[in-house]
Amino acid sequence: MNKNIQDESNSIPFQGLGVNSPLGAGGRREDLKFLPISINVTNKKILLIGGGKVATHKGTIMARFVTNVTVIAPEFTDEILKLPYTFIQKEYKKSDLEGFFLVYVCTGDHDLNARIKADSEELGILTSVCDAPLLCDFVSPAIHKAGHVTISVGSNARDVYKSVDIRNQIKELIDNGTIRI
Ligand SMILES: C[C@@]1(CC(=O)O)C2=NC(=C\c3[nH]c(c(CCC(=O)O)c3CC(=O)O)Cc3[nH]c(c(CC(=O)O)c3CCC(=O)O)/C=C3\N/C(=C\2)[C@@H](CCC(=O)O)[C@]3(C)CC(=O)O)/[C@H]1CCC(=O)O
Ligand SMILES: NC(=O)c1ccc[n+]([C@@H]2O[C@H](COP(=O)([O-])OP(=O)(O)OC[C@H]3O[C@@H](n4cnc5c(N)ncnc54)[C@H](O)[C@@H]3O)[C@@H](O)[C@H]2O)c1
Repeated sequence: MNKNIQDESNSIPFQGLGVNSPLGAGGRREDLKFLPISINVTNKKILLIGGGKVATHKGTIMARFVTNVTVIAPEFTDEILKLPYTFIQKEYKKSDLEGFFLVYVCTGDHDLNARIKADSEELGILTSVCDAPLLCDFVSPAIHKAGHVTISVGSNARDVYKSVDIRNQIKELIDNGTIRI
């Protein structure tokens, strides 16, 4: 048998990086692995749960790329309501997740955020949790966008301030003509 083809009887069942996985349950941040990819969201629905400071910040960055976003929260900032999204004023419930391709969990309630991640994992939806890197299926990098070119800087969810600082240095090099795009 080709050595790359696993005998099904010996194969390890797939485990996502979720609340039920070894890393999700008390794993270490330095053991996380993230693959940098650009994900195709054309005609796909994105859900943002929460309408506070962090949701506003995530939503504002996302608006440079997409508009097919639904936001669910009991309360919204004035600023988020200016984004070209669909807003539903309500508390989260599991059925809200149905039909979404990506979910950003940004409520201010740590336990609720983890519960939403458990729900979305049951439905197989890729989910980012703003206050729990160990529960994230994906994280957002620091971005510089220039037309169709996007420069993304990530730190494997280790140090967001470093990602932002390096992105800012790259932006400066672009602005002063050292890097041409
Ligand atoms: C780059 C950026 C992209 C974006 O968000 O789109 C991004 N965070 C940004 C801003 C920002 N984040 C924080 C503040 C301070 C707010 C304050 O001080 O009040 C600010 C500044 C601000 O808000 O202005 C604090 C913070 N962030 C995380 C936690 C939780 C934790 O680490 O445990 C806490 C602590 C909360 C606490 O302790 O309470 C977690 C994550 N933040 C990430 C990305 C992912 C790692 C990316 C990487 O690999 O490096 C990750 C892991 C998950 C994720 O969110 O995807 C965006 C900059 C956008 C830009 O400038 O363009
Ligand atoms: N990832 C990041 O970049 C980052 C940056 C800063 C802070 N954080 C973390 O993000 C979390 C959120 O912070 P914030 O400043 O946005 O809080 P916030 O209080 O401004 O907003 C909380 C939002 O959650 C909504 N909400 C509450 N209960 C809900 C429910 N049952 N269903 C749906 N929505 C509900 C509220 O209506 C509100 O819109 C904090 O825990 C903080 O640690 C993350």
